[in-house]
Amino acid sequence: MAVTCPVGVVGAGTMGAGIALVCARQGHRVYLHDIKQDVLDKAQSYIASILTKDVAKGNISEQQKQETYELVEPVQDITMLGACSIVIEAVPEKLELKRTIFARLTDLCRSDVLLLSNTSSLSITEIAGGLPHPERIIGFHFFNPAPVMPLVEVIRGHRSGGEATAAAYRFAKELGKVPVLAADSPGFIVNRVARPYYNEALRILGDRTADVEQIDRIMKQAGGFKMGPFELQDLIGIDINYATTESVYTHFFHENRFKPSRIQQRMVQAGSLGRKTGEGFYPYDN
Ligand SMILES: NC(=O)c1ccc[n+]([C@@H]2O[C@H](COP(=O)([O-])OP(=O)(O)OC[C@H]3O[C@@H](n4cnc5c(N)ncnc54)[C@H](O)[C@@H]3O)[C@@H](O)[C@H]2O)c1
Repeated sequence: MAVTCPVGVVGAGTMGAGIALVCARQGHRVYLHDIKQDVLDKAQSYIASILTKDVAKGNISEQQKQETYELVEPVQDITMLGACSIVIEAVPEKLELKRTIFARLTDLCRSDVLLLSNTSSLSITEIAGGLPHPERIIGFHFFNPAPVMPLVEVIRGHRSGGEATAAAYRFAKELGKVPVLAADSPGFIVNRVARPYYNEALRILGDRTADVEQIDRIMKQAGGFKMGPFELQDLIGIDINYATTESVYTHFFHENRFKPSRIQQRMVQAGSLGRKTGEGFYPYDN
């Protein structure tokens, strides 16, 4: 297997682990960084489990599985990412946290390294604002689960460069994804379209018009959706989904149609975040 340019991934949670696997499958050496060792361990188990399924399906050999697995190196030390040609950030949806990470990356990495953010809704312009070389900071939004979902939104911020945007677009294609260019607008394309799917379902629940299981079942059986709005929130992470809605609401100057739900807010406060915590709208055996 040809090992191509090293890719750094910051944040090894739901998205970071999947993104690392997507890059390793294309032969990239990946430095997967998180501040928590248990998250890195979980990410490695997740990657191993997906590769084991690939072998069982006859898609790859046992040797290819081992080679791909070994391409992902979990690192707690962020300075290891200084050797990368491309870095993808996938830390929680908090503007100040992302700005801190990008400031650190601009210190660590050469000025020609592409710095990509997997943000669902935050402004790329705001993430890059005031940082050196903002031309190489681009939005690069995968969908969950990253190893399965083909779409990547490539978002050009106000100061993102044309060449860097084109390079990010090409990189998405090299990863076997279907990139789409989107302007730097709240929620970009998909998350803006998807907001009412969650928000309206939460309003129906709040009004006691139907319960969680009924709404999910109707949307799947009669609506043709693969997953109901509550199953999807549990998959995405209720904190992440809530943060995305809050961000879209704020950036659209509090338009009522995007107003976040108190039900979601309470669940986030209680730590019931969906699959990743073993409990959300449904219980899970983790
Ligand atoms: N969950 C989804 O369905 C989904 C889909 C597309 C995009 N996104 C976006 O991807 C990003 C990550 O979401 P997620 O669901 O993977 O979140 P997550 O909570 O599952 O994982 C985030 C990880 O970042 C780590 N982290 C926190 N601070 C850090 C720091 N300073 N340095 C390094 N690592 C740090 C955490 O330990 C955690 O493991 C968010 O911007 C989110 O909006 C999420």
